[in-house]
Order: sequence, then structure tokens, then C-alpha cells
Amino acid sequence: MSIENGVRSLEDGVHTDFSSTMSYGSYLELDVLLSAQHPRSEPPHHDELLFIIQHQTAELWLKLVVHELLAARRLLDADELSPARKSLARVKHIIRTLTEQWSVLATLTPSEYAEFRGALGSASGFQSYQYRAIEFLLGNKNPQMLAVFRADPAAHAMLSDILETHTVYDAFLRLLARRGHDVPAEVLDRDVSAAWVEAPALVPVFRAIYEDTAAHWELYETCEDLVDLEDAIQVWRFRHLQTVQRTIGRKPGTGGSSGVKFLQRALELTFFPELITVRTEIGG
Ligand code: HEM
Ligand SMILES: N[C@@H](CC(=O)c1ccccc1NC=O)C(=O)O
Repeated sequence: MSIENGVRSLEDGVHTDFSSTMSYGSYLELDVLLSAQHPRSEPPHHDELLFIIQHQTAELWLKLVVHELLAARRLLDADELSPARKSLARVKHIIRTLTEQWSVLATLTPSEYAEFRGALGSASGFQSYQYRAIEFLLGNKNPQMLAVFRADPAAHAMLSDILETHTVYDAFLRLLARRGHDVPAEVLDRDVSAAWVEAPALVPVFRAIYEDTAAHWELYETCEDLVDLEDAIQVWRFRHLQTVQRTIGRKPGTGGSSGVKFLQRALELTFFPELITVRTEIGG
């Protein structure tokens, strides 16, 4: 390769004929991906493309989060703790990327958004089945949410399956029991399709781990992975709330909720309450 007059010339080996082989665009199906942005405002509003791409990129990352959480659950079931932790770490980094991404959408002013919000009709992030799958996989289950997906049989089936099967937390607690920890039977035998409810009898199990970290190092680190993940999701939720507030103030949402107030309530939930309660007790 050489540079002549500021232009980098192609090396001799660089492929340029892709008529019969795999290329970047064909491997990534860019024809499909890049032809799926259709602003609905009439005439098309300049900022609607930002809104669409922000959501599409978020949904792509959410797809990977679901994939990794399913893997983490499977690996925990198979007693493969280290690879499970790798998936959890990846999820945490994806969520952090999604949180960073809010700053792009925050460049959309209330006046600009108001100019095309009407084109969204009753569409809302509330109808994201991948987001709901993640909440379900982490224990925030609610069968009422399925109603939103009645018109989408594939999404409905995927969510029903995740609703009815155990969570990542259930998988971790079963692993703890297999490794000799005194996980209460009522926790192990719980109805996994129900939302997680704090189990005070589980706190001594975590207390034993946190009070002798050397003896339980990898389990202790996994508990902290879960806390890290929850932390990352709460920060994402908070940035969503802040972005919504600066964009639509206290207007009701297009999904039919009260808007900011509805989103505030989600911040009160915790996926792993015993991992918070144990902190009150450590060293005390
Ligand atoms: C200007 C941008 C945005 C506004 C004004 C906004 C507004 C809202 C509002 C008001 C809700 C409550 C449900 C409703 O009644 O509609 C909601 C829910 C939701 N939004 Fe957004 N949103 C924005 C961007 C995003 C983005 C980029 C995502 C990324 C995927 C997203 C994901 C969600 C999710 C998952 C929910 C359901 C939350 C839950 O059930 O706890 N939103 N949004
Ligand atoms: N709920 C939003 C609308 C909204 O944000 C939205 C609409 C269509 C597709 C994705 C959306 N994002 C997240 O809720 C609003 O009330 O303005």
C-alpha cells in the first residue's frame, strides 16, 4: 500500500468482485437493515430518523441481551459458573452502552419532538417485547403484560415461554443449593411464573457468603455481578425517565400511561432484594 497525493491506494490482494461470494453488505443483510427506516410524519420531519434509529439500535442490543440472559440461565443450570458470569458481564456492558446512548436522543428538543409525536399514534416503548422479556428473565414477571402482545403471536409465544420458566436468579439459587448452601425449599419450589417476592430466609445464605468471601469467592463475585447488572438497569431506567421528562414534561404517554409518574414507579422495584437486605446486616 502506498499513499500518493494523500490518497491510500488499494493493496493488490483486496477483493473487489462480490458477485458470487460473501461481502460485508450481504453478510450483515444491510439491504434489509438499512431499508427499514420509514419516517411517518408528513412531510418527513428531519428528526424522526434520529428517533427511529435510536429505537432500532436499542432493540438490536436488547436482542443480544435476551440471547445472553438465556445463555446465562442455561449455563447456571449446567453448573458452568464462569461462562455464565461472562454473559452477565456482557449484558452489563450492553446496558451501559444503551445508557450512554440517551445523550443522542437528548439532543431532540420538546419542540422538535412535538412536531412529529402525533405520527407515532399509540406506539410506545411499553410495547417492546424484548424489554419485557428481559424484565421477566430477571424476575419482574407480570402476566398482565402479555395482553399487549396478543396481536403478535411470535412475541406472545416467546414471552409466555419466558414467563412460565425460571429466572436467571432462580437458576443461580438452584446452583447455590447444589453447592451445599441452605437455600430454603420454598424458594427452590416456588411458582416460577410469579413475580419474585423477597424471601427473608434467603438472606442468611448470602450473609454466609459475604462474611467469608475467601471460602465462597466465585459465588460472592457472582452475587456482585447480579448487583452490578441491576445497578446498570436502574441507571438506564433513570436516564429514560430524565429524557422523557425533558422531552414531554408531565404529558401522558402514547402507550396510555401517566408518563413520567408511571416510569418513576419502575425505579422502586429491585430484582434481587435479598442482595440489598444482606448489606444492611453485613458487619452488624
Ligand atoms: C423521546 C423519547 C422517549 C419518550 C418521550 C418516551 C416516553 C415513554 C413513556 C411516556 C413511557 C410510558 C408508557 C407510555 O404510556 O407510553 C415509556 C415507556 C417505555 N419506553 Fe420510552 N420514551 C422515549 C424513548 C425510549 C427509548 C429510546 C427506548 C428504548 C428502547 C424506550 C423504551 C421504553 C420502554 C422499554 C418502556 C416501558 C417501560 C416499563 O414498562 O417500565 N423509550 N416511554
Ligand atoms: N411513549 C412515547 C412515545 C415513544 O417513546 C415511542 C413511540 C414509538 C416507538 C417508540 C417509542 N419509544 C419509547 O417509549 C411518548 O409518549 O411520546
